[in-house]
Amino acid sequence: MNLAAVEVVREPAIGARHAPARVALLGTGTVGSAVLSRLASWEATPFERRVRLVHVANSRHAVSERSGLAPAEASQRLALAPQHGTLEAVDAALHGDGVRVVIDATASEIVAERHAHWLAQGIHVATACKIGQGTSLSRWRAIRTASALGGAGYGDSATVGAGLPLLRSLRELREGGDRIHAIAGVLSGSLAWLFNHYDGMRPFSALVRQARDAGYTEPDPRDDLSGEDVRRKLLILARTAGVELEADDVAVSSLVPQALAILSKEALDGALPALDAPLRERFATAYKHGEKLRFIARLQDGRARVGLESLPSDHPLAGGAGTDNRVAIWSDRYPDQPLVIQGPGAGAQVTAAGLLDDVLRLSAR
Ligand SMILES: NC(=O)C1=CN([C@@H]2O[C@H](COP(=O)(O)OP(=O)(O)OC[C@H]3O[C@@H](n4cnc5c(N)ncnc54)[C@H](OP(=O)(O)O)[C@@H]3O)[C@@H](O)[C@H]2O)C=CC1
Ligand SMILES: N[C@@H](CC=O)C(=O)O
Repeated sequence: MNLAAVEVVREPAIGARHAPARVALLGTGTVGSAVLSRLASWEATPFERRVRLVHVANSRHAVSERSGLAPAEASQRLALAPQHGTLEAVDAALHGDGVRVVIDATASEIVAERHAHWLAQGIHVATACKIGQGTSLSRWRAIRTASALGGAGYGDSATVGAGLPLLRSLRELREGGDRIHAIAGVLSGSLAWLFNHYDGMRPFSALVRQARDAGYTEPDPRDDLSGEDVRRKLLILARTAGVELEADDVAVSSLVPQALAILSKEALDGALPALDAPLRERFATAYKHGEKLRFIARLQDGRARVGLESLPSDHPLAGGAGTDNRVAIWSDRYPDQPLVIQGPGAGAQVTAAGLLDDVLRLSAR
């Protein structure tokens, strides 16, 4: 094979036929840092020419550079930046023509509230944050309306399954005329990891700390343990499947005792052992029956619920390992044997890859 000829053919396919998309990254925590690392790893590859990072911000600082920021240096530049970040600064950094993308790697309500504004200006949004599409139905609709108005796309692959082809598959099924009957599965990577590792011996609270330190949990792990993160994901899946539920339509069974729910985030760590006794008891009951604990989301006949279930060991939703999400979809096309999608559902690397896949897709529109 003539490798030189292959290079010549390949280059334009992923190279920059157009000006690079100008990108603003919000959030430099677990996921945002992995986005920067992945962008840095594109140096001297054709992908580099597809994206120009022009703005980076966290909740404390912001830095903008119209000619582009080197991803490998962005964190250092940010730490030294005197400028306090504002969302107006994002608009200013992206002002002008060409393809523009905001990457939301925060868990911020005020950033999510701004998604519709950017879309209406023709700025694409790629988000890991579920607050935009997974909370009130009015905000979900506002995002859709703004996207149509501004002709801008909304990249949400990282919001459910951390980049697994879940939302994409649902959309493709529906575009092909399929109707979704039901969805059931494990939607939380951190809860999957916790119940794949919990054996009733080590305190559950110690595993929660480990999952948090590995970057699997939300910034506040109670958002996972309470089922709120799974509620948001189920709402996004349901709405994508054509079932426009309100947040309250999902029955949520929380694992967080009241004593833990009322604490500040700062006081949480020391109080985590409050989780241990109730979970040890639930584990013991499941174990006695030869069953496994799994945190399951279900949607059927317009009814939705999320909570801990004790499943037979050979139940299809009891499988998987690590942070695996495992989602079964029943539809006209798959009425008996569901379509099952499984894979890692949390973690900085997969989430950053999902976000940047969306950025590339959006910028090629
Ligand atoms: N961790 C995972 O496996 C996955 C996470 N996600 C989602 O990714 C998002 C980020 O998660 P993660 O990285 O773990 O969270 P982190 O807490 O590690 O990082 C959040 C970042 O957002 C920044 N931030 C907060 N408010 C603002 C603001 N107004 N403007 C700019 N930046 C802001 C924070 O700033 P500062 O540094 O100053 O605090 C921080 O850098 C969440 O929405 C989460 O649900 C989705 C899929 C998987
Ligand atoms: N905290 C979330 C991260 C991905 O969305 C999870 O545990 O799944």
